[in-house]
Amino acid sequence: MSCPALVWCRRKLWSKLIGPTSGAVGCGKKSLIASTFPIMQRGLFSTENAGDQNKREKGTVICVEGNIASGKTSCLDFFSNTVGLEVFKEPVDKWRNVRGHNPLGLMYQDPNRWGLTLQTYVQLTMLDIHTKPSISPIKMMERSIYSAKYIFVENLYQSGKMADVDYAVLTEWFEWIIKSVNLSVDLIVYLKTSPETCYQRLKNRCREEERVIPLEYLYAIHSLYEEWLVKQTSYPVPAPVLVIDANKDLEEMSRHYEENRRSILSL
Ligand SMILES: Nc1ncnc2c1ncn2[C@@H]1O[C@H](COP(=O)(O)OP(=O)(O)O)[C@@H](O)[C@H]1O
Ligand SMILES: O=c1ccn([C@H]2C[C@H](O)[C@@H](COP(=O)(O)O)O2)c(=O)[nH]1
Repeated sequence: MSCPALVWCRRKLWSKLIGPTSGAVGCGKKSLIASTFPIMQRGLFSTENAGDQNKREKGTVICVEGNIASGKTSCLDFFSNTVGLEVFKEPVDKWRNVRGHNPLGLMYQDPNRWGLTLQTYVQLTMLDIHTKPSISPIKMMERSIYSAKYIFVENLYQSGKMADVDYAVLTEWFEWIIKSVNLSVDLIVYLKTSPETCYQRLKNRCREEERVIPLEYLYAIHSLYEEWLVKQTSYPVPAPVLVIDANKDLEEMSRHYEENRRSILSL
């Protein structure tokens, strides 16, 4: 349900972000403005589809996906001061400290024992972010409940580090959540990097828990991402995918984000 105040607020933000609502926007795609506001009065026989309805009610949801240390947080930082856009970073701090416990660290030390613990908590915190109301027309999230399951849970399971019963319980939770809650996404921005690039960036970032990550782990995550988002042969893809070559240095990435702002923001 959209409350009138919220709709007014969105209109205001939109006009600040991209000018008057009658202007042409859209980059060849259906205009977000057109799909966000004028259809408010549509009746019973509306031709509005589920995607349009979602945008109208929840705004546009963009998930930035990619391997560990591929540059997702840096991408969110770049867009964070865009008017009309709110960023939601991955809650890694929570995964490192839940009531004094560090499930992320425990998982890297002993994935067989703690994989379920970490991924249960990741699933909960991602669900929280997906369902958090945003007053901005665009919500930009770092990863999603989908990659938590299709990449990280699958990797644990396929590499023999998660017991069948743990995998079954997580899968039951995941399937119940996605059929019961509206977690729709409008665009996935996939930052495609080589595992070697990520390995180098991960070493430079120096997150304590991740010291034990070998290059092979990044290869496994990379290939799951490629199968899911590029080849699209493994699991359902919840939204159109925009692939960005993210191997370039920070300066080049910023230039690319600036030049492709409209397509990245699904405008
Ligand atoms: N394009 C880039 N070139 C070089 N270093 C980068 C680039 N993007 C990010 N970094 C650095 O790599 C590390 C990981 O980046 P980050 O944005 O935290 O990745 P992620 O959120 O995907 O884990 C950080 O130290 C960051 O400053
Ligand atoms: O479902 C998940 C999501 C993330 N992780 C791990 C991978 C990294 O060590 C951290 C944070 O990821 P970044 O790519 O640096 O943002 O969390 C996981 O194990 N399971």
